Amino acid sequence: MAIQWYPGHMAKARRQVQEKLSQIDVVIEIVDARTPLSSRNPMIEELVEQKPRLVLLNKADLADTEMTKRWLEYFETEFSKSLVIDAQRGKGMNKIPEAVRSLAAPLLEKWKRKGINPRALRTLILGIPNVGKSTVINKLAGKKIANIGDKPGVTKKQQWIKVGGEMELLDTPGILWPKFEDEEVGYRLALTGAIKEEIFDFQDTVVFFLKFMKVHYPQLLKQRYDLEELPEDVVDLFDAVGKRRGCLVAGGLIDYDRVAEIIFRDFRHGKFGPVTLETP
Ligand SMILES: Nc1nc2c(ncn2[C@@H]2O[C@H](COP(=O)(O)OP(=O)(O)OP(=O)(O)O)[C@@H](O)[C@H]2O)c(=O)[nH]1
Repeated sequence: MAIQWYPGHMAKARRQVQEKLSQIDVVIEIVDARTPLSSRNPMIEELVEQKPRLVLLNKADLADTEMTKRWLEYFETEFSKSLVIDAQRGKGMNKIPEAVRSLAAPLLEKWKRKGINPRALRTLILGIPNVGKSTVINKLAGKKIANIGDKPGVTKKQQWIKVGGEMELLDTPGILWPKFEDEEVGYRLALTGAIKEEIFDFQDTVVFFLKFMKVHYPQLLKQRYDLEELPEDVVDLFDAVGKRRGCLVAGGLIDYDRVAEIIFRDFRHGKFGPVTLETP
């Protein structure tokens, strides 16, 4: 089953962002370090256009450190300035104001030339649901301002927030795809919590995950389910995990729905250890 989603608030969110962009000096785009490309909104290039942009690779604590280094290089060369952060623990976040200032250097220079008194730099946080926008805002503000939820779509209203004397932040709702053109993007977003559980198929998502893990992190998979070998076939792998976890139904058959759910939750709860779901 393909994962598809056509959220009604899409056009509205896009319009709201467009309206606000005219007041923005620097855009802060948050992506999920475990899946940095899939967690970008394809519309972002078109929306943000020529604005200076800082990309934050968030949830670095859950991602593979080596891969995060490679992704950082990728973003720095391909797009714009990039930082690795763990917003939940506030790691790497003290570098944000300075990065924003350096991105706004041409603007600050222009103000100086024209004799304009510098004002706080206005920034906008953009990102798909659940990448940690509210967490970043609260950490930068030093108090609770934005709602944090483990479910997508918690950020509802837009508001300005002062960060020291030099920076202001606008909280906006995350923007999502009108549809997922690439099925694998959908699976990665399902695994990292960017899309609602009701709209995707656990089994398909977990099949994708297991195939990926077999190639990239076989050891973590073996460790988690105490398997000496990983079977070639993904169904056999489901069987092996199912037996380990006692997911049996009448007749000794494996309850695949339960197995899928267990594996899915294990990933969600970081039980495999740091994992990055795509390579640069
Ligand atoms: N492990 C980890 N969890 C994080 C980090 N940043 C945010 N989270 C968690 O990710 C979930 C989503 O965070 P939010 O800040 O609500 O994300 P959001 O982008 O504002 O989400 P929406 O309101 O749905 O658009 C919450 O459970 C956070 O605690 C991080 O760096 N590491």
